[in-house]
Amino acid sequence: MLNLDTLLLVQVCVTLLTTALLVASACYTGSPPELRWWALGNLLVSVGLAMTNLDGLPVVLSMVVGYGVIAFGLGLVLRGLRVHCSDTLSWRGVAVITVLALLVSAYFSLIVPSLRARLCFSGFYFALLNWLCAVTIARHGGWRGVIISVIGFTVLGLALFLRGVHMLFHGDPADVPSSLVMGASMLVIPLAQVCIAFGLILMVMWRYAERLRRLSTLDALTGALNRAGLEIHGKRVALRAQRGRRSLAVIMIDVDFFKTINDTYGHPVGDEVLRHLAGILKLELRPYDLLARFGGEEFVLVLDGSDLAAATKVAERLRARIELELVEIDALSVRYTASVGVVSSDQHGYDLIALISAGDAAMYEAKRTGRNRVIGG
Ligand SMILES: Nc1nc2c(ncn2[C@@H]2O[C@H](COP(=O)(O)OP(=O)(O)OP(=O)(O)O)[C@@H](O)[C@H]2O)c(=O)[nH]1
Repeated sequence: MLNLDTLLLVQVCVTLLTTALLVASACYTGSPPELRWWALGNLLVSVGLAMTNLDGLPVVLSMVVGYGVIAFGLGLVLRGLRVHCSDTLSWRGVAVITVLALLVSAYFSLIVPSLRARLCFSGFYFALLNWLCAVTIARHGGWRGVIISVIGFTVLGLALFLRGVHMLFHGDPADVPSSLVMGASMLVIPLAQVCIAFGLILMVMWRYAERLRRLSTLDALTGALNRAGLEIHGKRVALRAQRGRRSLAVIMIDVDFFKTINDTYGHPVGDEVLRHLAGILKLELRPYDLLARFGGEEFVLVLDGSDLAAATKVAERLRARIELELVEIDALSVRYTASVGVVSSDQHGYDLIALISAGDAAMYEAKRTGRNRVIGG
């Protein structure tokens, strides 16, 4: 039969294994700070667990420092969760969690020694910390990984709580370690720990994948969508407009004489002009419109629910604003203009590629007829 020492060894091994898993996943996800806190916290919990159960250690080390180390580890896990949820748990919070465990276990180990009181306290206190972890991520919302972690923390908290309750009502504390509740909780706890580690890793992996997906569709210089992003999101906007029987307009905007700006002031100033233009265009966007950088100095706006007349008004307003604004870089002030082509689905249909190519033709017509103007096509 498995005795409690064996189960404890299993629990320590599982904690070490999940720590290794957390460290390994940190290597593949750009080592986000929360994973580091979780791995370190997990490792400390296993060290603390081993300390509290090792024979031969002085009481102050096993029963006082051991509980303090577990509490500190759980504080770090909680800190990692708060960081993940864009919240913060200050070091003072972690210190309070640790010092409270140290003080209470010192009191019940050295001043008024009571095995039952110490075991009750550790059961309830560590249950509370695990439930705090569960609440922290449950409040954050979402379900990918979150649900698994929440279940893990809740079950772990419940096992510890039941252990505390059992200690409270058990007649003889000396029999406690061999009781059924104790044995069952020693089996449930490692399972919950594995569940938590998988949930946490899934949460980080999912966020990392999201970040990569976002980065692969965004232009690094201006923050507008790139060609890939335009293809993915543009099709969706076009379909939505078509289904809703709304007009869809495309505005193509190209900076005039951009090569001259680069040649005169240098590429960094050219880059700043592009960022400035993207900033102006973003201001014009409604939540359901799209802005993409189509080429070097060419941008495209996709406006859902705008016909040619409405989009031409927007385009004219943008052109005038671009002409008026100054780009200030150090002591330099640069003025630039843009040529704009506007088309709508009422004339060209809802195929985004056809709309863009018609918009491009209108924009080149604006270039050909003198630049700094809007041409509808
Ligand atoms: N600074 C900077 N320049 C870029 C970037 N991408 C493309 N370019 C430059 O943009 C310039 C575009 O030049 P052209 O296609 O001749 O266009 P233009 O000078 O604006 O002339 P028109 O369009 O006819 O008014 C080229 O010199 C490219 O090297 C970029 O990301 N940053």
